[in-house]
Amino acid sequence: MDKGLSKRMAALDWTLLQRNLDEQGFATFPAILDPEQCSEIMASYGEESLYRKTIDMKRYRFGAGEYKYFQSPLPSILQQLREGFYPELALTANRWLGQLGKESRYPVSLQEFLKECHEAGQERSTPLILKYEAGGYNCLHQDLYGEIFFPFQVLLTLNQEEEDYEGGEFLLVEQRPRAQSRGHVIRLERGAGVIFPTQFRPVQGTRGYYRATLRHGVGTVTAGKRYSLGIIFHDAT
Ligand SMILES: O=C(O)CCC(=O)C(=O)O
Ligand SMILES: [Fe+2]
Repeated sequence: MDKGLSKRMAALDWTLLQRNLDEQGFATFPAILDPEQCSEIMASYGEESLYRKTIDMKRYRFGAGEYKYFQSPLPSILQQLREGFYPELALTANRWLGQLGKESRYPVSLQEFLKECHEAGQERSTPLILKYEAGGYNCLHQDLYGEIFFPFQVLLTLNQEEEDYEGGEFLLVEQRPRAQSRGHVIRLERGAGVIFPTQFRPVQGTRGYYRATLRHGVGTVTAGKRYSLGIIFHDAT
C-alpha cells in the first residue's frame, strides 16, 4: 500500500474538482503519481502476465496505438486509484442523477458497485494502459462495456508532454442537443490527470437540466511515445 498516493488523492481539492465537474463537465487534477511510479508502470508495459488482453487500435479502427487491460487482481497502484477516486465521484454521479430527476443509484463504495457489475455478468477488469508512438491517435469514443456503467472515468499520463512526446493532447467533445459540438483540448503534466464523463452530463437550460453527450480521444502524437493510464470503474462483459 502506497501511503503517498492515498494521501495525494485525499489531499486533492475536492470542492474545486466537484465545482469544475458541475460547471464544465470535466476536471483536471495535478500530479498524484510521482515520477518513480510513472516509470515503474511504464517499465511493466512488457510484462504480459499483468494483462488480460492487448488491443491493436488500428485493427479495430479505434485509432493508432496499443492498449492493454490489466488482469484482476489489479496491481496495487491501479487498485488504489480506482478505490480512491470512486467515493467522491459516486457523490457527483448521484447529484447529477438528481438534477435529471432520477434517484441516486451509485453505492458509496467501489466494492459494492463492482458487485453489481459482476452480478450482471460484467466480470472482466477494465483499467488499462495505453501507448501511442509518433503518428498515434485515439478516435473520439465512449467506453461502455455493458448495461451497467459508472458515469465518470479518469485518465492519467505517465510521461511528459514536450519532453517525451509532442502532440497527443487529450480531447473531449461535447454534443448538446440541436447544437454544434464543442471541443476541449486538455494538456496534462506527467502523473496528473483528468476526470470526465463516460457518456453524458447534465447542463442547465431554461427549463431544467438536459443531457449533453461526451466523447473523448487523443490528438495525433507527432513525436516520441505517449503512455497513459485509464481508470474505468465498471467492469466489462
Ligand atoms: O490515452 C488517453 O489519453 C485516452 C485513453 C482513453 O481513451 C481512456 O482512458 O478511456
Ligand atoms: Fe477511452
